[in-house]
Amino acid sequence: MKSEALLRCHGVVAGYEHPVVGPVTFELFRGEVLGLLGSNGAGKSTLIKAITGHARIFRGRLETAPGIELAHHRQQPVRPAECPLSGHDLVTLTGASRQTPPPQIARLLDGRVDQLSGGQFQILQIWACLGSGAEVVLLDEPTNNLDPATVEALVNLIRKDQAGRTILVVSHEASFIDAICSRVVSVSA
Ligand SMILES: Nc1ncnc2c1ncn2[C@@H]1O[C@H](COP(=O)(O)OP(=O)(O)OP(=O)(O)O)[C@@H](O)[C@H]1O
Repeated sequence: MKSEALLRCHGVVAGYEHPVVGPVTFELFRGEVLGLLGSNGAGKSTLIKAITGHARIFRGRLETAPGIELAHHRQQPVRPAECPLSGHDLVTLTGASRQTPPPQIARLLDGRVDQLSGGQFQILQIWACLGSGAEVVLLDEPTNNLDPATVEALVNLIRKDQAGRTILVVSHEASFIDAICSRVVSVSA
């Protein structure tokens, strides 16, 4: 039996003032990890932004299952400058504090978010999304700034601890996509 589609994208053409991507068609089923592949500038991030309402849909239809919550990890997440927000505060805000984080993330929680390295901030942001209660997690280039050991920890997190999560992921790292995705969809302008 086919599982429930949480997201349906039918011939979607999306962009800003003008269209930059599409038409794109796919369904994201509950419990699967689906990869979006495409060259630089193909419009992968724009498609993710169209899903979250931050880019315009010119044609086609985008449907999310009623009542579902989305968590979005941006390609370049904005970090609050000189703000005494701790890692604990951040994961509490997204609801991720209700789950036990893996050790690579647990050790980052006591520090201030504005004092983390680029890679430390990246993995903490990913955990803030993955550990939240959102039914669908959108990850845009999650391996940016991550060293190989942290990428491996992220693969394990998605395949083991967070198995069964519904994830739409954009990444240029073919080995990462191969390791976590059950299907991929190509995106082009
Ligand atoms: N806010 C914006 N306003 C107008 N055009 C934009 C905006 N953001 C991106 N674009 C344009 O939309 C096109 C697609 O960009 P997008 O970031 O979606 O591609 P991408 O596939 O995610 O690229 P990459 O793999 O390089 O991250 C590019 O030509 C880009 O210049």
